[in-house]
Amino acid sequence: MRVCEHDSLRVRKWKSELLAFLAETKRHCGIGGGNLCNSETLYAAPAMASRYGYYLPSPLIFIENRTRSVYFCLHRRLRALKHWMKSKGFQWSDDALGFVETPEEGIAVRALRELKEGEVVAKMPKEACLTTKTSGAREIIEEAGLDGHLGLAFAIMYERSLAGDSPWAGYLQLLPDQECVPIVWTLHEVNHLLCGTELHQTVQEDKTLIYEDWKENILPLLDLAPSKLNPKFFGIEQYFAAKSLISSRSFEIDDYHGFGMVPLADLFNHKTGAEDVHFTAMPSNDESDTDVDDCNNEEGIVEEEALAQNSSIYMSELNTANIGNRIVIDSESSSVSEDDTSMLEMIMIKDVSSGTEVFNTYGLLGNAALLHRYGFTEQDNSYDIINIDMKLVLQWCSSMFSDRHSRARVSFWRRLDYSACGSQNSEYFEISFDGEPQIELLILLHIMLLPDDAYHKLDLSVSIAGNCVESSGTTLLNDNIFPNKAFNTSKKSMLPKNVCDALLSLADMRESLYGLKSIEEDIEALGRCSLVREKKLYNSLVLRINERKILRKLRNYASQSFKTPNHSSPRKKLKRTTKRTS
Ligand SMILES: C[S@@+](CC[C@H](N)C(=O)[O-])C[C@H]1O[C@@H](n2cnc3c(N)ncnc32)[C@H](O)[C@@H]1O
Repeated sequence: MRVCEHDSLRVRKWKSELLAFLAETKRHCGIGGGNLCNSETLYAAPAMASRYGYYLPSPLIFIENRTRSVYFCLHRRLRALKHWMKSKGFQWSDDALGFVETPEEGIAVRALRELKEGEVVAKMPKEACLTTKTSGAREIIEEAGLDGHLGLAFAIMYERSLAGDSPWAGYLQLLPDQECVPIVWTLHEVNHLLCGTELHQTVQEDKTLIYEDWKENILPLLDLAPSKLNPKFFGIEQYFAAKSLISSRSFEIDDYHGFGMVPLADLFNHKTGAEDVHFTAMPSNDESDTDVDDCNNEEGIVEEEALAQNSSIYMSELNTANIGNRIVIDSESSSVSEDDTSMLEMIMIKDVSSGTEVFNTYGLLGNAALLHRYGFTEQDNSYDIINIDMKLVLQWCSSMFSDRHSRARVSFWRRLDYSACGSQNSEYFEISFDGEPQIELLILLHIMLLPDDAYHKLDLSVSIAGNCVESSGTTLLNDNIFPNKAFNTSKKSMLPKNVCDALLSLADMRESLYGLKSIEEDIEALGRCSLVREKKLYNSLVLRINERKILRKLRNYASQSFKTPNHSSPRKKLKRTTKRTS
């Protein structure tokens, strides 16, 4: 029977029967039962009906069978994981933690009884974690000198290539092929969905660098060890997939193991600033007394920095990176037996009632960082920021002043020891979640807008002060640029009108990077979008909208901060809030 108009009504009816069925399954099978088939069955069944132009005689029988098979398939896979973990010496209590599938977050960990602060809810043997030291590929990795994440990506591909023969088979069978982070999106998706956002350039660069890494380091190994390595498992797609798993689920284990995949610990989902559980470790006996966190941190930073080329997103991730998927060595609250350095632990940091999800934290991260590393966003994320590139500021300058004027004022600003964030090649200014611009940007705009005579006077005073810029230059600057006593650096309030106008222009220029669609259109699109079926679109819209809301706040800030300078009021000295370190 072909699908006709009349049939589409049946598809709708089918869908509503499905929804009722799912609700019913949910009641019977608990949290996982109803939800797990949402994405697969609910949308697949009517689509299949339309595509193939027929209906199964009894949709409900079909759905029921399918739901059962999906449910039991996951159930079987979870059971296999638990069996594997028990055999490898993982410890957790079956009456304390349950694992369920949710359409939005994938697998989640729930409390099956009340959990108390300080309780160790899981222990993971370091030797059972998948690292460059434990993998069967260790020799190849060491001979080839594959460090850090590169080596771990190779280890994951290698163990995957062994399928059932891998000692991690029971773990790998439950891992997704890849995490839906932007590095695995197509270039078209990156350009289309991330255009204008803080992630756009970063992800473009990531993709190029990851490809180069693979070509330089992995590809040659396939020729060197053809008998040991099946190229099917070491291709560029497999490398991107492994990198996505590392970015979303690897942990820093210790100085000896470095980063690795930690089964069980990686089942906990994230909640910003409201986690219930912490991941902890003691340094292994093989290690020196060096601080584990610091050592590994350094290695991670080197690699991540290379990857992100000083991207602001990465810098903010790194700044908060001592929590999240990292080690918290907390000797007071930890009940790891003093000499048991071979185990990692998950410790409750607050009470959790029975039936609720148990969350870890991956750090205090804004949406750009969350999407970048983990492939999801949060609706109201107070760690969001937006950046205004120095290039954009210079573009605004050249629309207002001659090149000579702009160059002289920027170099004067630098001479006063001010700088933006990032490196010389990719400098940017942060706008906070509340829409407040970084003080260095305000000062640069002030200097840029100074009338020539005031500027020359100031330039002369600073030159006379010579090497004493640090002590007297700032005072001179304060006296000349901020004659308004109401200006308060901590509140950054009461700016001259021309600076406010400059901020408004910069907000418009930054906004134009998002393309022709307005924020209202984005909000409407988000309302129509399904997180489960259109994950990439959904998360990129949340990112765009929240960034644009910050620009809106910047505009409000600029409109409300305006005050006509009153040169007769007593002068207030500006105190520097940041200092260049290099
Ligand atoms: C360490 S794993 C957590 C376990 C994972 N849910 C699973 O199915 O195995 C990290 C991944 O879980 C998902 N995730 C974690 N927290 C989330 C959240 N708050 N919202 C949506 N997805 C989340 C993301 O896909 C992320 O990349």
